[in-house]
Amino acid sequence: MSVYTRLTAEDIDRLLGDYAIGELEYFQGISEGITNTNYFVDTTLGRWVLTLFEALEPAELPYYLNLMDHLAGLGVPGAHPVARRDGGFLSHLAGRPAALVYRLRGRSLVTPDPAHCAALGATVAELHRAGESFPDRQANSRGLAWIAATRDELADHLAAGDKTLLDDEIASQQAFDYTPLPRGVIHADLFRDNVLFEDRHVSGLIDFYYACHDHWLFDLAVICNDWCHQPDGRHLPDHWRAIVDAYRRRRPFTPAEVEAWPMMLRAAALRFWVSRLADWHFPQSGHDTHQKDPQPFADLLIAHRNAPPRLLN
Ligand SMILES: Nc1ncnc2c1ncn2[C@@H]1O[C@H](COP(=O)(O)OP(=O)(O)O)[C@@H](O)[C@H]1O
Ligand SMILES: N[C@@H](CCOP(=O)(O)O)C(=O)O
Repeated sequence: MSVYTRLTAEDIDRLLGDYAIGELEYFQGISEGITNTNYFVDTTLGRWVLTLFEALEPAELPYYLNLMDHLAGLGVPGAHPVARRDGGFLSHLAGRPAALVYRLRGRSLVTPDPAHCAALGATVAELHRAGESFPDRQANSRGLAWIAATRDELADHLAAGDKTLLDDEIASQQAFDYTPLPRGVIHADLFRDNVLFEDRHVSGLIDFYYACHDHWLFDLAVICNDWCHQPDGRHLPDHWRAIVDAYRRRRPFTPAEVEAWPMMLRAAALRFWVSRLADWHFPQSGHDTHQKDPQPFADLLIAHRNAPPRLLN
């Protein structure tokens, strides 16, 4: 988990009364994840995942749950919310907003190969295309304004070199003109642990709770940083080529995207460096929580400022 909120069988029984998905057979906290509390829940009628939202407010949740429902309806493999008996997706449990989604088959991969990457590239293009008919628009909650505000909160905790790098990168990002780039629905957190595979097929994308309306290219930069770099920072060109070739067959890049690519890679590294720094210095309290090391993203940011991998070969 992170499991921040502990539940009893009675809590879950009470919740299940609002759904037509059978009786509780088994439940277990999930140790992966950072922000929310998640439980696997098996009932007499199927397998589900229960999320208790630890940071999002109830008013923020319909965007995500409706988006997940929209994408699933258009065939994008992903977490699909379960409707309550009253038709809504949002519940409340243990003082938290909560939702049940269908449990997807498959598992996430630590070391995907280029065939997995090709499957991912195709799925992300489908996600971006399917998002075009989603009517709601939501700004990126982890955009530059959030990064700049978080920088101020972190200032006293940072070494001088990190502070200089952070300030310089924020200024460079603020000065760059991203307006010519196409935008739409993005997932915004497509790390390896948010993509489940069965064999070499994507069985589902999960964790849509940073999804927003922003540059499509940002999703690809997040993916390139996580899927196509070794732990020591070395680029994996075959992995990247597989993702890009599958993606651009379904949505070709614009010249502005090709030009903006080095800055977008930096933007994606910056975003996760800062969020990991914030999780590190201001941890949420919980029973079984984990944090991710910020340093690899500082290193990656420096590498991209010196010699970013190309979008196209
Ligand atoms: N719909 C789902 N089907 C199967 N497993 C899921 C599903 N949603 C979440 N999980 C499991 O729960 C873990 C944590 O979920 P995640 O959404 O990443 O949590 P967090 O929001 O805290 O990051 C995932 O790594 C995965 O193992
Ligand atoms: N993928 C991010 C973590 C985002 O938080 P989560 O709660 O969605 O797991 C990272 O690796 O830093």
